[in-house]
Amino acid sequence: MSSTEKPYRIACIPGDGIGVDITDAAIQVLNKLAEVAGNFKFDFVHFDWSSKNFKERGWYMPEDGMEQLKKHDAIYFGAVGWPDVPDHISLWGLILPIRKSMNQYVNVRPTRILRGTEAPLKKCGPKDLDWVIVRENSEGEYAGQGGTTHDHTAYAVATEVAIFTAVGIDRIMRFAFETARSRPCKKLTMVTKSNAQRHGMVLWDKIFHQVAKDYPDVEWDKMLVDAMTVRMVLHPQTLDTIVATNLHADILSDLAAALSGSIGIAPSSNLDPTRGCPSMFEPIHGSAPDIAGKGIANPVGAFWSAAEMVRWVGKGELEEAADALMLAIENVTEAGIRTKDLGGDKNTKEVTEAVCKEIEKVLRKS
Ligand SMILES: NC(=O)c1ccc[n+]([C@@H]2O[C@H](COP(=O)([O-])OP(=O)(O)OC[C@H]3O[C@@H](n4cnc5c(N)ncnc54)[C@H](O)[C@@H]3O)[C@@H](O)[C@H]2O)c1
Ligand SMILES: O=C(O)C[C@@H](O)C(=O)O
Ligand SMILES: [K+]
Ligand SMILES: [Mn+2]
Repeated sequence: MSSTEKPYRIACIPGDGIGVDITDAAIQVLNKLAEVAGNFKFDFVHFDWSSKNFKERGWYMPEDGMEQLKKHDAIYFGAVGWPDVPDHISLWGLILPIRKSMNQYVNVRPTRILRGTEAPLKKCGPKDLDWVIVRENSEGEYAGQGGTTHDHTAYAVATEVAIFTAVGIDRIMRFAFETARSRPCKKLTMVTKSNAQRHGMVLWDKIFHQVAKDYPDVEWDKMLVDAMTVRMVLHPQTLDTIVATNLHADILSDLAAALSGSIGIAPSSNLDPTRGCPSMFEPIHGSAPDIAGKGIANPVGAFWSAAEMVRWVGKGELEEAADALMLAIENVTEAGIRTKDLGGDKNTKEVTEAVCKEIEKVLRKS
Protein backbone atom coordinates (compact mmCIF):
# COMPACT_ATOMS: atom_id res chain seq x y z
CA MET A 1 0.00 0.00 0.00
CA SER A 2 1.40 3.44 -0.81
CA SER A 3 0.82 6.33 1.59
CA THR A 4 -1.76 7.80 -0.78
CA GLU A 5 -3.88 4.67 -0.61
CA LYS A 6 -6.60 3.95 1.92
CA PRO A 7 -5.37 3.60 5.52
CA TYR A 8 -5.97 0.42 7.51
CA ARG A 9 -9.07 1.02 9.61
CA ILE A 10 -8.51 -0.22 13.16
CA ALA A 11 -11.31 -0.39 15.72
CA CYS A 12 -9.78 0.33 19.15
CA ILE A 13 -11.45 -0.92 22.30
CA PRO A 14 -9.20 0.07 25.23
CA GLY A 15 -11.74 -1.23 27.83
CA ASP A 16 -10.71 -1.08 31.47
CA GLY A 17 -7.77 -0.51 33.81
CA ILE A 18 -4.36 -0.94 32.21
CA GLY A 19 -6.15 -1.85 28.96
CA VAL A 20 -6.44 1.91 28.43
CA ASP A 21 -2.75 2.65 29.10
CA ILE A 22 -1.41 -0.12 26.90
CA THR A 23 -3.82 0.64 24.03
CA ASP A 24 -2.68 4.28 24.06
CA ALA A 25 0.92 3.08 24.05
CA ALA A 26 0.28 0.64 21.18
CA ILE A 27 -1.37 3.35 19.07
CA GLN A 28 1.59 5.66 19.68
CA VAL A 29 4.02 2.96 18.57
CA LEU A 30 1.91 1.95 15.54
CA ASN A 31 1.64 5.58 14.39
CA LYS A 32 5.41 5.95 14.73
CA LEU A 33 5.95 2.74 12.76
CA ALA A 34 3.68 3.91 9.93
CA GLU A 35 5.23 7.39 9.90
CA VAL A 36 8.80 6.09 9.67
CA ALA A 37 8.01 3.26 7.24
CA GLY A 38 6.09 5.72 5.09
CA ASN A 39 4.26 3.15 2.96
CA PHE A 40 1.13 2.55 5.04
CA LYS A 41 -1.15 4.35 7.49
CA PHE A 42 -3.67 3.58 10.19
CA ASP A 43 -7.02 5.16 10.88
CA PHE A 44 -7.84 4.38 14.51
CA VAL A 45 -11.53 4.51 15.45
CA HIS A 46 -12.22 4.53 19.20
CA PHE A 47 -15.00 2.64 20.93
CA ASP A 48 -15.72 3.58 24.55
CA TRP A 49 -17.03 0.13 25.50
CA SER A 50 -15.91 -0.31 29.09
CA SER A 51 -17.06 -1.41 32.53
CA LYS A 52 -17.28 2.20 33.67
CA ASN A 53 -19.70 2.99 30.84
CA PHE A 54 -21.56 -0.27 31.45
CA LYS A 55 -22.27 0.94 35.00
CA GLU A 56 -23.69 4.18 33.61
CA ARG A 57 -25.46 2.92 30.47
CA GLY A 58 -26.28 -0.70 31.25
CA TRP A 59 -24.56 -2.05 28.13
CA TYR A 60 -21.04 -2.86 26.95
CA MET A 61 -21.76 -2.83 23.22
CA PRO A 62 -24.64 -1.14 21.47
CA GLU A 63 -27.07 -3.35 19.53
CA ASP A 64 -25.33 -2.72 16.23
CA GLY A 65 -21.86 -3.10 17.81
CA MET A 66 -20.84 -6.11 15.73
CA GLU A 67 -21.93 -4.35 12.53
CA GLN A 68 -19.79 -1.36 13.48
CA LEU A 69 -16.76 -3.60 14.12
CA LYS A 70 -17.21 -5.39 10.79
CA LYS A 71 -16.45 -2.14 8.95
CA HIS A 72 -12.82 -2.33 10.13
CA ASP A 73 -9.74 -4.18 8.92
CA ALA A 74 -8.85 -5.28 12.47
CA ILE A 75 -9.72 -4.73 16.11
CA TYR A 76 -7.18 -3.69 18.73
CA PHE A 77 -8.32 -4.62 22.24
CA GLY A 78 -6.93 -3.63 25.66
CA ALA A 79 -8.68 -5.55 28.46
CA VAL A 80 -12.10 -5.81 30.03
CA GLY A 81 -13.05 -6.35 33.67
CA TRP A 82 -13.33 -4.18 36.76
CA PRO A 83 -13.99 -5.10 40.41
CA ASP A 84 -17.39 -3.38 40.52
CA VAL A 85 -18.87 -5.57 37.74
CA PRO A 86 -18.98 -9.37 38.10
CA ASP A 87 -16.28 -10.82 35.82
CA HIS A 88 -18.70 -13.11 33.96
CA ILE A 89 -20.84 -10.10 33.07
CA SER A 90 -17.90 -8.13 31.65
CA LEU A 91 -16.38 -11.07 29.75
CA TRP A 92 -19.74 -12.11 28.30
CA GLY A 93 -20.67 -8.48 27.66
CA LEU A 94 -17.71 -7.68 25.45
CA ILE A 95 -14.73 -9.88 24.64
CA LEU A 96 -16.35 -13.30 24.35
CA PRO A 97 -19.22 -12.19 22.07
CA ILE A 98 -16.69 -10.45 19.79
CA ARG A 99 -14.53 -13.59 19.55
CA LYS A 100 -17.60 -15.67 18.76
CA SER A 101 -19.50 -13.30 16.44
CA MET A 102 -16.39 -12.40 14.46
CA ASN A 103 -15.64 -16.08 13.80
CA GLN A 104 -12.30 -15.71 15.60
CA TYR A 105 -12.00 -19.41 16.20
CA VAL A 106 -8.23 -19.38 16.65
CA ASN A 107 -6.29 -17.61 19.37
CA VAL A 108 -2.55 -17.65 18.71
CA ARG A 109 -0.40 -17.08 21.79
CA PRO A 110 3.35 -17.16 21.18
CA THR A 111 5.87 -16.92 24.02
CA ARG A 112 9.60 -16.66 24.18
CA ILE A 113 12.26 -15.11 26.39
CA LEU A 114 12.97 -11.67 24.94
CA ARG A 115 16.56 -10.47 24.59
CA GLY A 116 17.96 -9.00 27.78
CA THR A 117 15.22 -10.43 29.99
CA GLU A 118 15.42 -13.18 32.57
CA ALA A 119 13.09 -16.12 32.94
CA PRO A 120 12.33 -17.33 36.46
CA LEU A 121 13.57 -20.89 35.83
CA LYS A 122 17.25 -21.30 36.62
CA LYS A 123 17.98 -23.72 33.79
CA CYS A 124 15.80 -22.13 31.11
CA GLY A 125 17.47 -19.88 28.53
CA PRO A 126 16.06 -18.26 25.35
CA LYS A 127 16.79 -21.36 23.26
CA ASP A 128 14.81 -23.53 25.65
CA LEU A 129 11.54 -21.65 25.53
CA ASP A 130 10.11 -20.62 22.18
CA TRP A 131 6.49 -21.78 21.93
CA VAL A 132 3.29 -21.02 20.10
CA ILE A 133 0.11 -21.99 21.90
CA VAL A 134 -2.85 -22.42 19.56
CA ARG A 135 -5.99 -21.90 21.63
CA GLU A 136 -9.41 -23.07 20.42
CA ASN A 137 -11.35 -19.82 20.71
CA SER A 138 -14.98 -20.50 19.86
CA GLU A 139 -16.40 -23.44 21.80
CA GLY A 140 -15.32 -26.08 24.35
CA GLU A 141 -15.61 -24.94 27.94
CA TYR A 142 -16.50 -21.42 26.72
CA ALA A 143 -19.56 -22.55 24.73
CA GLY A 144 -21.81 -20.67 27.13
CA GLN A 145 -24.34 -23.49 27.44
CA GLY A 146 -25.80 -24.24 30.82
CA GLY A 147 -27.97 -22.62 33.40
CA THR A 148 -28.95 -22.20 37.01
CA THR A 149 -32.16 -23.25 38.72
CA HIS A 150 -33.33 -23.05 42.32
CA ASP A 151 -30.99 -20.07 42.58
CA HIS A 152 -30.68 -18.45 46.03
CA THR A 153 -31.80 -21.64 47.73
CA ALA A 154 -29.90 -24.48 49.35
CA TYR A 155 -30.91 -26.61 46.35
CA ALA A 156 -29.27 -24.41 43.70
CA VAL A 157 -28.24 -26.34 40.56
CA ALA A 158 -25.83 -24.97 37.98
CA THR A 159 -24.50 -26.55 34.80
CA GLU A 160 -21.66 -25.38 32.58
CA VAL A 161 -21.69 -27.59 29.51
CA ALA A 162 -18.55 -27.89 27.41
CA ILE A 163 -19.39 -28.33 23.72
CA PHE A 164 -16.98 -29.92 21.26
CA THR A 165 -17.96 -30.18 17.62
CA ALA A 166 -16.22 -32.17 14.89
CA VAL A 167 -16.06 -29.05 12.70
CA GLY A 168 -14.67 -26.95 15.55
CA ILE A 169 -12.00 -29.50 16.41
CA ASP A 170 -11.01 -30.22 12.82
CA ARG A 171 -10.42 -26.54 11.98
CA ILE A 172 -8.33 -25.79 15.09
CA MET A 173 -6.22 -28.94 14.57
CA ARG A 174 -5.54 -28.00 10.94
CA PHE A 175 -4.52 -24.48 11.99
CA ALA A 176 -2.21 -25.95 14.65
CA PHE A 177 -0.58 -28.38 12.19
CA GLU A 178 -0.08 -25.56 9.66
CA THR A 179 1.51 -23.43 12.41
CA ALA A 180 3.80 -26.29 13.46
CA ARG A 181 4.73 -26.92 9.82
CA SER A 182 5.70 -23.26 9.34
CA ARG A 183 8.23 -23.37 12.19
CA PRO A 184 11.73 -24.87 12.08
CA CYS A 185 11.03 -27.75 14.52
CA LYS A 186 7.81 -28.88 12.80
CA LYS A 187 6.59 -30.28 16.08
CA LEU A 188 3.11 -30.21 17.62
CA THR A 189 2.04 -31.19 21.12
CA MET A 190 -1.66 -31.85 21.56
CA VAL A 191 -3.08 -31.25 25.02
CA THR A 192 -6.09 -33.18 26.24
CA LYS A 193 -7.84 -34.50 29.34
CA SER A 194 -9.40 -37.55 27.75
CA ASN A 195 -8.69 -39.78 30.72
CA ALA A 196 -11.32 -38.07 32.87
CA GLN A 197 -13.47 -36.34 30.26
CA ARG A 198 -14.74 -39.22 28.24
CA HIS A 199 -16.89 -37.61 25.54
CA GLY A 200 -15.76 -34.21 24.29
CA MET A 201 -12.07 -34.82 24.90
CA VAL A 202 -12.25 -38.24 23.30
CA LEU A 203 -13.68 -36.65 20.14
CA TRP A 204 -10.90 -34.04 20.39
CA ASP A 205 -8.27 -36.83 20.39
CA LYS A 206 -9.96 -38.80 17.61
CA ILE A 207 -10.11 -35.86 15.21
CA PHE A 208 -6.55 -34.88 16.08
CA HIS A 209 -5.36 -38.33 14.93
CA GLN A 210 -7.38 -38.06 11.71
CA VAL A 211 -5.96 -34.64 10.88
CA ALA A 212 -2.41 -35.75 11.76
CA LYS A 213 -2.51 -38.12 8.78
CA ASP A 214 -2.57 -35.09 6.45
CA TYR A 215 0.64 -33.74 8.01
CA PRO A 216 3.18 -36.59 7.87
CA ASP A 217 6.06 -34.09 7.96
CA VAL A 218 5.00 -32.76 11.39
CA GLU A 219 6.20 -34.66 14.43
CA TRP A 220 3.54 -34.80 17.16
CA ASP A 221 2.92 -36.01 20.65
CA LYS A 222 0.08 -35.89 23.13
CA MET A 223 -0.10 -34.74 26.77
CA LEU A 224 -2.70 -34.79 29.51
CA VAL A 225 -3.06 -31.21 30.66
CA ASP A 226 -1.95 -31.82 34.24
CA ALA A 227 1.27 -33.50 33.13
CA MET A 228 1.71 -30.73 30.56
CA THR A 229 2.22 -28.15 33.35
CA VAL A 230 5.08 -30.30 34.67
CA ARG A 231 6.66 -30.65 31.22
CA MET A 232 6.45 -26.90 30.59
CA VAL A 233 8.37 -26.26 33.80
CA LEU A 234 10.87 -29.13 33.76
CA HIS A 235 11.47 -29.77 30.05
CA PRO A 236 10.54 -26.56 28.21
CA GLN A 237 13.01 -27.29 25.39
CA THR A 238 10.97 -30.34 24.32
CA LEU A 239 8.01 -28.18 23.27
CA ASP A 240 7.35 -26.01 20.20
CA THR A 241 3.77 -25.65 18.92
CA ILE A 242 0.98 -26.58 21.33
CA VAL A 243 -2.73 -27.01 20.66
CA ALA A 244 -5.26 -27.02 23.48
CA THR A 245 -8.90 -26.34 24.27
CA ASN A 246 -10.27 -22.92 25.08
CA LEU A 247 -9.90 -23.31 28.86
CA HIS A 248 -6.73 -25.42 28.95
CA ALA A 249 -4.92 -23.03 26.62
CA ASP A 250 -6.15 -20.02 28.60
CA ILE A 251 -4.48 -21.43 31.69
CA LEU A 252 -1.37 -22.78 29.96
CA SER A 253 -0.75 -19.47 28.19
CA ASP A 254 -0.60 -17.55 31.49
CA LEU A 255 1.86 -20.17 32.75
CA ALA A 256 3.88 -19.89 29.52
CA ALA A 257 4.01 -16.10 29.88
CA ALA A 258 5.21 -16.34 33.47
CA LEU A 259 7.86 -18.90 32.51
CA SER A 260 9.16 -16.54 29.85
CA GLY A 261 9.48 -13.66 32.29
CA SER A 262 6.15 -11.88 32.77
CA ILE A 263 2.50 -11.93 31.80
CA GLY A 264 3.14 -8.36 30.63
CA ILE A 265 5.01 -9.46 27.49
CA ALA A 266 2.60 -12.03 26.05
CA PRO A 267 0.57 -11.25 22.91
CA SER A 268 -2.49 -12.84 21.38
CA SER A 269 -4.16 -12.85 17.98
CA ASN A 270 -7.85 -13.76 17.84
CA LEU A 271 -8.05 -14.82 14.22
CA ASP A 272 -10.79 -15.46 11.71
CA PRO A 273 -8.57 -17.44 9.32
CA THR A 274 -11.23 -17.12 6.58
CA ARG A 275 -10.79 -13.31 6.76
CA GLY A 276 -14.58 -12.92 6.52
CA CYS A 277 -14.53 -10.80 9.71
CA PRO A 278 -11.89 -8.57 11.29
CA SER A 279 -9.44 -10.33 13.59
CA MET A 280 -8.66 -8.96 17.06
CA PHE A 281 -5.28 -8.35 18.68
CA GLU A 282 -4.70 -7.94 22.43
CA PRO A 283 -2.14 -8.77 25.09
CA ILE A 284 -3.15 -11.90 27.02
CA HIS A 285 -3.29 -10.09 30.34
CA GLY A 286 -6.33 -8.46 31.91
CA SER A 287 -7.11 -5.02 33.30
CA ALA A 288 -4.79 -5.50 36.33
CA PRO A 289 -6.77 -3.41 38.85
CA ASP A 290 -3.88 -3.75 41.32
CA ILE A 291 -1.58 -1.57 39.18
CA ALA A 292 -4.13 0.42 37.14
CA GLY A 293 -3.72 4.20 37.18
CA LYS A 294 -0.07 3.99 38.23
CA GLY A 295 1.41 4.22 34.74
CA ILE A 296 3.63 1.19 35.31
CA ALA A 297 1.99 -1.48 33.14
CA ASN A 298 4.36 -3.31 30.83
CA PRO A 299 3.36 -2.35 27.27
CA VAL A 300 5.50 -5.04 25.59
CA GLY A 301 2.68 -7.60 25.22
CA ALA A 302 0.58 -4.83 23.67
CA PHE A 303 3.39 -3.93 21.23
CA TRP A 304 3.98 -7.55 20.29
CA SER A 305 0.20 -7.92 19.65
CA ALA A 306 0.39 -4.76 17.52
CA ALA A 307 3.24 -6.31 15.49
CA GLU A 308 1.08 -9.39 14.87
CA MET A 309 -1.77 -7.10 13.77
CA VAL A 310 0.53 -5.38 11.27
CA ARG A 311 1.54 -8.81 9.92
CA TRP A 312 -2.09 -9.89 9.63
CA VAL A 313 -3.60 -6.81 7.97
CA GLY A 314 -0.56 -6.53 5.69
CA LYS A 315 -1.19 -10.02 4.22
CA GLY A 316 2.50 -10.61 3.53
CA GLU A 317 3.26 -7.02 2.51
CA LEU A 318 4.10 -5.55 5.91
CA GLU A 319 6.41 -8.29 7.16
CA GLU A 320 9.34 -5.90 7.20
CA ALA A 321 7.47 -3.37 9.33
CA ALA A 322 6.25 -6.06 11.75
CA ASP A 323 9.80 -7.45 12.06
CA ALA A 324 11.15 -3.93 12.62
CA LEU A 325 8.70 -3.42 15.47
CA MET A 326 9.74 -6.71 17.09
CA LEU A 327 13.40 -5.81 16.67
CA ALA A 328 12.79 -2.40 18.26
CA ILE A 329 10.96 -4.00 21.20
CA GLU A 330 13.81 -6.42 21.87
CA ASN A 331 16.52 -3.79 21.44
CA VAL A 332 14.75 -1.85 24.17
CA THR A 333 14.42 -4.82 26.54
CA GLU A 334 18.08 -5.64 25.88
CA ALA A 335 19.10 -2.06 26.68
CA GLY A 336 17.59 -2.54 30.14
CA ILE A 337 14.61 -0.23 29.54
CA ARG A 338 12.07 -2.41 31.30
CA THR A 339 9.09 -2.11 33.63
CA LYS A 340 9.05 -3.44 37.18
CA ASP A 341 7.50 -6.83 36.32
CA LEU A 342 10.65 -7.53 34.26
CA GLY A 343 12.93 -6.34 37.04
CA GLY A 344 13.35 -2.81 35.65
CA ASP A 345 12.54 0.66 36.98
CA LYS A 346 10.95 2.33 33.93
CA ASN A 347 7.30 3.20 33.49
CA THR A 348 4.91 2.60 30.57
CA LYS A 349 5.66 6.00 29.03
CA GLU A 350 9.44 5.57 29.18
CA VAL A 351 9.32 2.13 27.55
CA THR A 352 6.92 3.43 24.88
CA GLU A 353 9.14 6.39 24.05
CA ALA A 354 12.20 4.14 23.92
CA VAL A 355 10.45 1.79 21.47
CA CYS A 356 9.40 4.77 19.30
CA LYS A 357 12.99 6.02 19.18
CA GLU A 358 14.27 2.54 18.39
CA ILE A 359 11.78 2.18 15.50
CA GLU A 360 13.39 5.21 13.88
CA LYS A 361 16.86 3.70 14.29
CA VAL A 362 15.88 0.24 13.05
CA LEU A 363 13.93 1.40 9.99
CA ARG A 364 16.33 4.18 8.99
CA LYS A 365 19.18 1.63 8.99
CA SER A 366 17.36 -0.83 6.71
N1 LIG B 1 -8.90 -10.54 27.51
C1 LIG B 1 -9.19 -9.79 28.58
O1 LIG B 1 -9.69 -8.70 28.42
C2 LIG B 1 -8.88 -10.29 29.95
C3 LIG B 1 -7.80 -11.18 30.18
C4 LIG B 1 -7.53 -11.58 31.49
C5 LIG B 1 -8.29 -11.09 32.55
N2 LIG B 1 -9.31 -10.22 32.28
C6 LIG B 1 -10.05 -9.55 33.38
O2 LIG B 1 -9.14 -8.63 34.01
C7 LIG B 1 -9.46 -8.51 35.39
C8 LIG B 1 -8.23 -8.79 36.25
O3 LIG B 1 -7.87 -10.15 36.08
P1 LIG B 1 -6.64 -10.87 36.77
O4 LIG B 1 -6.15 -10.05 37.91
O5 LIG B 1 -6.98 -12.27 36.96
O6 LIG B 1 -5.49 -10.89 35.61
P2 LIG B 1 -4.53 -9.73 35.09
O7 LIG B 1 -3.84 -10.26 33.90
O8 LIG B 1 -5.29 -8.48 34.92
O9 LIG B 1 -3.47 -9.51 36.28
C9 LIG B 1 -2.76 -10.59 36.90
C10 LIG B 1 -1.48 -10.05 37.55
O10 LIG B 1 -0.53 -9.72 36.53
C11 LIG B 1 -0.16 -8.36 36.60
N3 LIG B 1 -0.09 -7.82 35.22
C12 LIG B 1 -0.98 -8.06 34.22
N4 LIG B 1 -0.63 -7.39 33.12
C13 LIG B 1 0.48 -6.69 33.42
C14 LIG B 1 1.30 -5.80 32.67
N5 LIG B 1 1.04 -5.47 31.40
N6 LIG B 1 2.37 -5.25 33.30
C15 LIG B 1 2.65 -5.57 34.57
N7 LIG B 1 1.91 -6.41 35.31
C16 LIG B 1 0.83 -6.97 34.76
C17 LIG B 1 -1.26 -7.67 37.40
O11 LIG B 1 -0.78 -6.52 38.03
C18 LIG B 1 -1.69 -8.77 38.35
O12 LIG B 1 -0.85 -8.79 39.49
C19 LIG B 1 -10.62 -9.47 35.64
O13 LIG B 1 -11.81 -8.71 35.54
C20 LIG B 1 -10.54 -10.46 34.49
O14 LIG B 1 -11.77 -11.06 34.16
C21 LIG B 1 -9.61 -9.81 31.01
O1 LIG C 1 -10.50 -15.84 27.59
C1 LIG C 1 -10.57 -15.56 28.78
O2 LIG C 1 -10.83 -16.41 29.65
C2 LIG C 1 -10.33 -14.16 29.21
C3 LIG C 1 -8.89 -13.93 29.51
O3 LIG C 1 -8.43 -14.70 30.57
C4 LIG C 1 -8.03 -14.13 28.29
O4 LIG C 1 -7.09 -14.91 28.37
O5 LIG C 1 -8.26 -13.45 27.28
K1 LIG D 1 -6.39 -8.48 27.02
MN1 LIG E 1 -6.53 -15.65 30.21
